[in-house]
Amino acid sequence: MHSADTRQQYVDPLEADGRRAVAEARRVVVKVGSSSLTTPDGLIDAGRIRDLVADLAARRALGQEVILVSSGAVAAGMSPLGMARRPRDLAAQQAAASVGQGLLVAAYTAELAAHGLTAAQVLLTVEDMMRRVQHRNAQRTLRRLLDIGALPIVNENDTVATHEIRFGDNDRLAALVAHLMRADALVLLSDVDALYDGNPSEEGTSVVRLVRDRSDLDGIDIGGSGKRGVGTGGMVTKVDSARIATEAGVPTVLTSAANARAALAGERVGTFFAPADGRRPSARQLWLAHATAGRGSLVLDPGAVEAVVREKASLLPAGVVKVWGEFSAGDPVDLRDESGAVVARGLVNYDAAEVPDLMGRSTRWLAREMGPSYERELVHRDDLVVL
Ligand SMILES: Nc1ncnc2c1ncn2[C@@H]1O[C@H](COP(=O)(O)OP(=O)(O)O)[C@@H](O)[C@H]1O
Ligand SMILES: N[C@@H](CCC(=O)OP(=O)(O)O)C(=O)O
Repeated sequence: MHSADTRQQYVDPLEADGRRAVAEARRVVVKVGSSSLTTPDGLIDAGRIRDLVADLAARRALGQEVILVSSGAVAAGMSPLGMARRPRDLAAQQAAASVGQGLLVAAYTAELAAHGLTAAQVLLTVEDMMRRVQHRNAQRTLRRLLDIGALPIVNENDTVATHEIRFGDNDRLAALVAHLMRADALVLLSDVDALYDGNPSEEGTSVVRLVRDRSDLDGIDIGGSGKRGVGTGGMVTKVDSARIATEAGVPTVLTSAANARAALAGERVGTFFAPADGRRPSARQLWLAHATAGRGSLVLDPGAVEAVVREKASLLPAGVVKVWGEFSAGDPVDLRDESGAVVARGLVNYDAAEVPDLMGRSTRWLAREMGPSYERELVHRDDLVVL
């Protein structure tokens, strides 16, 4: 009896320390999904927003800085527009988002005001995470909002996002915001209380309490969005989000919105994802790996793959055998092996149109025949991330 009790109460020190870090965070990013914010008939769930805001206000009262990443614009716009289900085409989603975003922020503004807090809407795009200047701008604005005591409410800027270049879900955006703002913790709130080791609607699946690293996810059936069809990413993007955040050293908790208060207080609810040890990737590496899509591709010969992947070397023109896509110098491109698999992503130093003349040539030959400015790498190793 005694030993069973002891075993039940045993908490891995990694988790215990991590939970404490969440409770003591100076700055926390909280993400809430559409499925938690809307009623089954597609209206904003006022009670849920009231409860969530009360939970966030309680953290603010303890002196923590809070950034909320909230989905729900499309869902909130559906019913006023007479849409029975989430529209499939992008233009209709964008129309619903522009109707719903105002309603959503109005609801938060009113609830926060009741706690003496000011809401600040921040709409971001993938570009804001990808491009240096925008990245810095977003960071500066968010910092200033925190300094003046406002509570930023972030969402993807759905009305200007396009199919090729959008997150679609807010999970990964939340992780990038946590990294951008050097948050001490990320809390992902959904309609499910934890990550399960299989589809939670099926019998016999159980909660995964702790994810130490990627290997703890082996064999787990990580599925898409739940039954109501208002969420988009499902567990896949939440686990991605946790991976981005923990790679950046940010401890992450995944649980239901109903458990928000407990999760923020460091209680043992949901799934805890431990932050990775060691060298933190730079902001540039994280957004290259997770927030960018390649504008084109360079196909590498086996020697170049080896150099880039194993030796972390720069990519030289000599190792490139094929190029496709339309990109300009400075754009992100995918580096592929000859089977087509993406092995790395980097910022390219030449326009796509220039590459065919450079491929297969040594830098020495290029400098001699084409001028010294052609001696530079195709992709410099500082602008490159292995995937
Ligand atoms: N292994 C799993 N563990 C937990 N939930 C899972 C799993 N696989 C799929 N899901 C589904 O993911 C859903 C949450 O994702 P989603 O609907 O996109 O939520 P949100 O709107 O909060 O982002 C859950 O309702 C659940 O049905
Ligand atoms: N930006 C969109 C988010 C879409 C969405 O459903 O995201 P999520 O619920 O986080 O999977 C919105 O506000 O509707």
